[in-house]
Amino acid sequence: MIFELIIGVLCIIGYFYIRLKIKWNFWKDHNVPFPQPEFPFGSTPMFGWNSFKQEASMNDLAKTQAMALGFPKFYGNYIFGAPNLMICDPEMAKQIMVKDFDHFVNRQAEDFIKLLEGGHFVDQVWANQMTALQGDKWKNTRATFTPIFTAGKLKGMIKFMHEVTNDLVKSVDQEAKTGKAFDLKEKFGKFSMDTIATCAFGVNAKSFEDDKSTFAMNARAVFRNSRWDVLRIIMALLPGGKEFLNFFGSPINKKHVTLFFYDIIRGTIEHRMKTKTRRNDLVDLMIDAMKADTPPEEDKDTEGQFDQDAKLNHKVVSKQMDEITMVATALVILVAGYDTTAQTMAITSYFLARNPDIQEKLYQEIMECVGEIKNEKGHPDYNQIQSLPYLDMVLHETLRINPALGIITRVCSKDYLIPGTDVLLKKGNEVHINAMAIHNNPNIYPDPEKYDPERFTKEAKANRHPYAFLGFGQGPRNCIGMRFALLEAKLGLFAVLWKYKFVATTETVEEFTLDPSSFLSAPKEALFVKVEERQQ
Ligand code: HEM
Repeated sequence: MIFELIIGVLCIIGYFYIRLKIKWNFWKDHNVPFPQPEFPFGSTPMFGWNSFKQEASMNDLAKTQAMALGFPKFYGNYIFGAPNLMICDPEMAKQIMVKDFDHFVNRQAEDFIKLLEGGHFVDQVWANQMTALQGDKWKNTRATFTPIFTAGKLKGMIKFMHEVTNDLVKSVDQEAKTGKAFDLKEKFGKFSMDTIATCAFGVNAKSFEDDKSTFAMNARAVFRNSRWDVLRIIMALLPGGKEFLNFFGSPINKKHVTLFFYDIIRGTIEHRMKTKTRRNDLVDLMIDAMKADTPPEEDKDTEGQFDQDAKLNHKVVSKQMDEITMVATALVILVAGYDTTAQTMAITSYFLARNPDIQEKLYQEIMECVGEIKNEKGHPDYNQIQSLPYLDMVLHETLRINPALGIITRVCSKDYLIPGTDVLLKKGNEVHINAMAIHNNPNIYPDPEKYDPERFTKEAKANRHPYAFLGFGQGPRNCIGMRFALLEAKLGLFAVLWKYKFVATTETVEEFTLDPSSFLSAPKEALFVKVEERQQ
């Protein structure tokens, strides 16, 4: 209690300290639109006050801010006193994410990463995650690990995904037999968890057998921020705050959850190296990737603009990594891959239940493919699953309406004059690409609230700016796991939709709202539907 009281007092001091730092007129002086200031952190409801109040999700705020300002190309707000640019225009997004990438290699503010580095051991693990790494260290890590997600490597991993689809279908079959509605978020959470656990760590997380498996409970805890979690972050940003927390043995990040995964990952890596056993899963591929003599593999699936723009011209200096970087990289696969994929699958299935005509069209496509499957278990191979355009369109439309990350951040690492303006961003200023604004702009996507996969036909995409879709980010710092995620989601949905139909019931919400306590875009309500077995 006393501890919390001291933190409360420090936060009040910090509030006034931050207020003094805010350069209130920065955007006004540059004639850049900005939302009305909101108590207490200036006009920046994204982090700070709103995260603490937990009233609206970041995606909702990003969307409503851009709507209120009439979808400008860009607008400004403030983050802890520093001007932050919000980009709502695809061409400007391309400028930042690709053309001027040199100025925007980093995702998080240097000050924040410095807070994590050199502090509590748990915070050092988080500072070494690919999502957080900076500059050359990030380039080295990214270039070293990119080859583990090539089409060739994914083909080798597909058998593990097939095993988990068997468990998923068994579980869906039980739901069909009871005829009761069940929560899609829970079902696909288990699927995603078990897929990552087996592909990345060689662990059977047994989520379908045991609802409360320790692995699952800990993985879920990574994504849920209590007020105390937010308070620690705010506290750490204040002068002396980190030292205060560390003095009491408290890291800024979640301690028990981090240590749980750290132990699993380190144990697996040690075991593999000692016993020289191989599964060809992500852990093995990571160990391979770090061997100096591994020749770079040519990836034939990278002709599209997305992949071209993602190319990172960087010569890896040394592949030798310390233990923390290795474990942190494995941990990020779980952190970045679990909830994102689970939510995408759950929301897709919800939309299919709500739109029976779309589900029917997808079913027809799947049934055509089923006729070509040769193995008796009915598992599509890599090429078969990739040859289903409508399934791909459906997933992309889900991510348009509900991108897992509605705001994609970059930090300016050298001064940058925004093209066509007199706005000079200084080193350390943040830039947020407002994917929610771009995805909901009626001039780009007419009738944006409507779920309509036809927006992602080849022709429709060719008629739009390529950066009008930001579901997986763009440029050299885009989502490294995109192909893994799409493969997993397609296999899971294929396996279920072939035999069962998602049906909305009275328990199915008309619309879902987003959970403000999750930094990812996740429905707050349960997504209840029932399944009916199809007559084959
Ligand atoms: C549907 C599922 C997924 C979605 C929607 C998604 C989306 C994203 C987005 C929007 C970013 C930021 C990109 C940017 O800043 O330009 C990102 C980064 C990242 N994602 Fe994913 N992701 C998904 C699944 C996965 C999976 C399965 C993995 C790992 C196997 C993964 C690993 C990562 C990593 C490591 C980064 C940081 C990359 C870097 O900083 O270099 N993601 N993801």
